[in-house]
This record gives sequence, C-alpha cells and structure tokens, in this order.
Amino acid sequence: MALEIKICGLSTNDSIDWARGAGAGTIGLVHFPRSPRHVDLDAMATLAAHARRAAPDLAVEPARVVALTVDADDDLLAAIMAAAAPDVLQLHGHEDLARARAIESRFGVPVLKALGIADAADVGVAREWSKAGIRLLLDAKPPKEATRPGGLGRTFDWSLLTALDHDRSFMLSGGLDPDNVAEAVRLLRPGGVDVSSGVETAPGIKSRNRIAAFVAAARAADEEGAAAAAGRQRKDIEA
Ligand SMILES: O=C(O)c1ccccc1N[C@@H]1O[C@H](COP(=O)(O)O)[C@@H](O)[C@H]1O
Repeated sequence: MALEIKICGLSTNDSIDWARGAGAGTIGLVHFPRSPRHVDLDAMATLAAHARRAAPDLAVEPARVVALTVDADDDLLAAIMAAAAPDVLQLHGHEDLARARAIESRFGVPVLKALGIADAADVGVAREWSKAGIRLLLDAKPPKEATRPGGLGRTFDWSLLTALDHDRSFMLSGGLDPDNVAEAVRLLRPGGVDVSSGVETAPGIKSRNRIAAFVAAARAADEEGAAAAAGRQRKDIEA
C-alpha cells in the first residue's frame, strides 16, 4: 500500500494542479469560516470539479477530494455533498463516535476523524476509534487559546504513536513540512501524511516549490521503508 499524500487547505485551481502534478493523490478543501483557508460552497464545487478533471498535461489520476468541516450539522454536510460530492468528510471538531457513524451512514462516504494527540491517554482514545473502524487523522492538540482546532503548523511527540498497532491505517498531520516529513514517515510508516501550513509561504498561501518538496520527501522515505520491510521479509523466509 503506497503512502497517501494529502495537501490540505487548497483554495485555487493552480494550487490543485501543483499538488496533483507533484504526485499528491488527495486534496483537502476547508469549509470553516474562521480559517484562512476557508472556501465557500460555490468555490468548493469549482475546486472539487477541477481536482477531478482529466489532466493529460499532468499525467496523473483524478485527485481524491476531502471536505474538512468542524462540528458541521446535517444541513451543512448535505449542502457540501450536493455542491462538491467529496469522497471523504474530514471531521475536525468534537464529533463523537456515534456522530461519526451517523454521518457515514447518512451521507454514504467514509469519514476521516481528526484527533489531537498530546499524551498516552490520547493514544488510548485513538486506539478505541481505530477498533471501531473509523479512519483517523492524528494531529497536534490545539492550545486552549487557539481560534481554530487545526491548521496551526504544530507538531507533537510522534514517538507516542509507536504504541499504536496501526497496520498503516492512520494519517499523520500537524506541523509536517518538507524538512521533517521523511523522519516522521521513517519512524511511523503511517498510511498517509497530511499537510497545510508546512507548504505555505503565509497562512492560506500555498507554495508550488514547498508542495513539490514535501511530496518528494514523503514518497522517498516511504519507498525506503517499503524496501527495508521487503528486505526483512526476505531474510525471515531465508532463515
Ligand atoms: O487549515 C485550517 O485552517 C484548519 C481549520 C480548522 C480545522 C483544521 C484545519 N486544518 C487541518 O489541520 C491539520 C494540520 O494542519 P497543519 O499542517 O499543521 O497546518 C490538517 O489536516 C489541516 O488541513
């Protein structure tokens, strides 16, 4: 299973092309008015269509579209589904397990539930969600004074997640950037990585060069990890 790379908080067609051209398979569109990356429903529809357009010039598959919401009610989720038909709904608020399940069943798409990680107890919570079959996005816990629950460019102690028996199921986020993503991938071998602030020059302004550098670094570290795992498997068979 190849590493899923998600570039989040895109708000222009050009930045979607940069992400797709660099080899990121998943893009995230933020619908949260307090975010510098907020896009309204009309913009979300246009951007989602652009992300899915055939792009022989980029020689890549259509991108998977994730719509990011924070404690959205059913009316808002229905409006997002009608406008942009996202492949995944990212839940970045206080949604509990029952709410996440209700959303999956009502809207017929998988959710990606964001959980803030600051200590071993948070990892225990993540374990419970994983057991319940919900895909997780493990992010830094926002400080109390934060005006939004994510997109803050904050990292956390990744070594906490080595206690998670994850089978490459979760996506890692929180303060990832082109310089640290390889280390995170080597340490954890997550199923995916997600970045927003780390590929920007200012909040909400994406950088083509930083997106390309992020994707290249993440991909190379994942391929290195895959080769090492294959080598270990060969040795086990020979032994
Ligand atoms: O990007 C935002 O402004 C945002 C607002 C509200 C909830 C989540 C948000 N962003 C998501 O947070 C993680 C980590 O972001 P970063 O790389 O540390 O900036 C990622 O999923 C963002 O899309």
